[in-house]
Amino acid sequence: MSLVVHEGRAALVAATADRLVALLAELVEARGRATVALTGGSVGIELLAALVDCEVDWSRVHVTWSDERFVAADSPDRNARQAREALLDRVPIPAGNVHELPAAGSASLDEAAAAATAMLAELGTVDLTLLGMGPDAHVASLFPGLPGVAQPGTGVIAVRDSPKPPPERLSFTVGAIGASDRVWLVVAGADKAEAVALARSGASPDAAPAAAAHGRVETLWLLDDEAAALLEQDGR
Ligand SMILES: O=C(O)[C@H](O)[C@@H](O)[C@H](O)[C@H](O)COP(=O)(O)O
Repeated sequence: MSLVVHEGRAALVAATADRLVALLAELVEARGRATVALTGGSVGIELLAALVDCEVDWSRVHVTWSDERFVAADSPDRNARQAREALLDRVPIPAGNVHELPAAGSASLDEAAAAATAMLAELGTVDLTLLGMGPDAHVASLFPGLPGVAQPGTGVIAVRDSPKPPPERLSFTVGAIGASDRVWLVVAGADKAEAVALARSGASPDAAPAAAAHGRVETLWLLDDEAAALLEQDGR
């Protein structure tokens, strides 16, 4: 479990964008394709906005989401809409490479979770899952004390009663996150410092879902100095 700390949120976002561009180039060169699960949250969206002018072969990049708010397709709360506005509508990514989780409207939350699970299975290995983390140590829409964090499988689950609005969501399971080759947790701000320390201290996933987020080949915490403030220097 590696850790990189940057001085300030802007530096974290810029350096993570550079790291992501380099990874995408490496994956496209090696395999002709890269698959990334994006995250919602303000840091995740700032990261996407930072990619707009970067050199990426978008025709080779596929994206999906590690979680989604179960709201109408055009709702401003929707992670996919925010990602489209920040990045996807501004770069030449083919529509067929954007694998959104279902929106509310045509199907129930449980049907949407089943459809998203099938879509994820068809997509194949996710090279990188990006995650933000809440001050309660939630990742994707896996919240402390809710049943989602203990749900088995490598698919997408229905989440009800999310303490962060909106209450209905779709989320990767812990197993789906763990089936990704790489997991990057991108976290900024003093309000996250306690949760970062808790998640990295071996807390139970029920108390700190972020503690259960591990990639198959890489788990990388990318923090600003405020989010890292409560870590022991040798824990860095
Ligand atoms: O749907 C969501 O709300 C996000 O996916 C969520 O998990 C987010 O990533 C964290 O809450 C961090 O959010 P910030 O980057 O805004 O702190």
